[in-house]
Amino acid sequence: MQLRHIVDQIVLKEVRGLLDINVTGISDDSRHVSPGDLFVAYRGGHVDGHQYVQQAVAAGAVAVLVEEPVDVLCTQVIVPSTRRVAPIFAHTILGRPADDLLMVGVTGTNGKTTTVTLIEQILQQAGHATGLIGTIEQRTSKGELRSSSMTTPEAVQLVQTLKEMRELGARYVVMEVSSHALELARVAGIGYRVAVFTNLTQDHLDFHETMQAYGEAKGKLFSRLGNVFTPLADGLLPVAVLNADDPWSRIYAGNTVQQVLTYGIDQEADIRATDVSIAAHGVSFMLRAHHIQKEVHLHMTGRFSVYNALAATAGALALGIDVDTIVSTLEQVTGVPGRFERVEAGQPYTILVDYSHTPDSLENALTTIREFCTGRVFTVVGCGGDRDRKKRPLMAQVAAKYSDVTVLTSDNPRTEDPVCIIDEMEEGIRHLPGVEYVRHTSRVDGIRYALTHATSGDVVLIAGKGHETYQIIGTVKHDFDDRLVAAQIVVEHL
Ligand SMILES: CC(=O)N[C@H]1[C@@H](OP(=O)(O)OP(=O)(O)OC[C@H]2O[C@@H](n3ccc(=O)[nH]c3=O)[C@H](O)[C@@H]2O)O[C@H](CO)[C@@H](O)[C@@H]1O[C@H](C)C(=O)N[C@@H](C)C(=O)N[C@H](CCC(=O)O)C(=O)O
Ligand SMILES: Nc1ncnc2c1ncn2[C@@H]1O[C@H](COP(=O)(O)OP(=O)(O)OP(=O)(O)O)[C@@H](O)[C@H]1O
Ligand SMILES: N[C@H](CCC[C@H](N)C(=O)O)C(=O)O
Ligand SMILES: [Mg+2]
Repeated sequence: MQLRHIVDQIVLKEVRGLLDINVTGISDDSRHVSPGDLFVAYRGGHVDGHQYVQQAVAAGAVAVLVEEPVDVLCTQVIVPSTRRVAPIFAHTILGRPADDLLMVGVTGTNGKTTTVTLIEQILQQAGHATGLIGTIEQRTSKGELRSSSMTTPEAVQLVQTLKEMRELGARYVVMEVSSHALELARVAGIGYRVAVFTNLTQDHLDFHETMQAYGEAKGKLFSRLGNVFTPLADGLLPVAVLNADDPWSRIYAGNTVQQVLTYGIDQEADIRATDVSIAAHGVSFMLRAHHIQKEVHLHMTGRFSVYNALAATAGALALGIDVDTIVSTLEQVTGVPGRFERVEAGQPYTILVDYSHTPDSLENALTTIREFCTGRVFTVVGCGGDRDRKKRPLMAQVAAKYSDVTVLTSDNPRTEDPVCIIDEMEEGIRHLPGVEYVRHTSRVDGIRYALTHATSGDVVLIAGKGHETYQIIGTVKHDFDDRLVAAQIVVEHL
């Protein structure tokens, strides 16, 4: 691809060097540059990519995309924001894979991973080849490509993954779109056919600072729906799928010019669930839409699972999938790894490992448990380091409100002092009367405390890390899997 051809599409500050050169690839990390690449320098939170231009050129980069002149012997394309234009370069250099795929994006604080999985399963059941990009992994109908390090990859990696998926024959790609991705232009240039909103509650205020800014970041998926570099070839109109029970949906509906399809339980909606009945192993409801009235029995439990099922139903209907295929798939899915996952190691009480790492998701998990638990509820919970500090006291409060015993412990402390994170959590419950809680900085010790105190009929919720198979302490990733740790402790104490 001739560099001049791409540069003609963007607003430039300056070009130094020749534009009539061929670039064959693109990289935003000097450690992964291949000969012929364009190297993109981002100003990061830790280091400035501009420091690595020499290293990138030494590795074979033939041009660099930068925000200021740098000292290298190759073409320099200088732009006001490398983040804003990198997606244009990535899509063009890599052959516009997104234009050949039917893209589905799911955003929201909670429920994205579950909803993308449900939509992917429905599409596969309908006979379509799929790709999935989310928190746990990236995969196609043919199998896993890799486990994920981010929910939504940076633009360069994202377009590379879409290219790979197109080569593997995927027709639809269903992906989680995080608020970071929308704010940092990771998904710019992708023409989503269906954009789904799950919900918006507190998280990531370290990055967005206010709920207003967080909500507006998510809203970009809807306000920009149908607004792409190249028009969608088949002329199909995009659809925004919105949760009628979440007040942000009204704002998003007002900010899109595309068709809107709503779902919900409490408010009037195009696709609605009534008669919700929650049990330990699943939830049933009546699915109602124009001409549709069907009883649905999910193997996943909780009112939140009904929302995810409705979001997936609306998304799949917008893609033209028939309701029988949708319902039969929803009824077959047994769950998503680390989401309300049971650990069965012969113990007389219930152990649930769940990825609730926000106040709202923790409340959903615990109110669901309260629906069926006949004994006591133990909650083992921590909060991630280098992440939103404001959610810490709130998560402790939610845990204490619904649990008989709360065990405050470490999640991924990252570069923070784990004791200080637990102090900040404890601040939320320290003064509350009648709260029974203990502190265990070691997560193994926290889990052991709960498991050795639980008896028949009790439920132990191990929250926050779900499918994760590691614990990040400092900058080191240690092997750690809540499911294996819990099973091992049970076996040791049986
Ligand atoms: C806040 C945020 O999104 N940070 C992302 C950002 O990190 P950063 O700004 O600190 O990057 P940096 O380390 O300073 O490096 C700057 C640049 O120099 C480059 N570099 C660096 C070193 C080197 O030797 N050579 C080199 O070229 C890097 O590739 C990068 O382009 O750019 C990095 C490289 O692309 C990302 O890996 C990193 O995501 C980190 C891993 C992260 O944890 N992000 C989280 C907060 C995130 O994005 N989460 C969302 C939402 C999760 C959810 O709720 O589901 C997600 O989508 O995952
Ligand atoms: N629709 C929902 N509303 C509220 N809570 C939910 C919902 N769906 C799932 N949860 C809770 O949130 C946790 C995370 O679910 P899931 O992984 O599907 O969300 P996510 O949006 O992908 O999260 P992340 O932002 O980490 O990628 C679950 O373990 C469950 O406790
Ligand atoms: N995608 C979320 C995951 C949080 C998971 C939790 N275990 C933590 O480490 O805080 C984030 O990066 O904030
Ligand atoms: Mg996710």
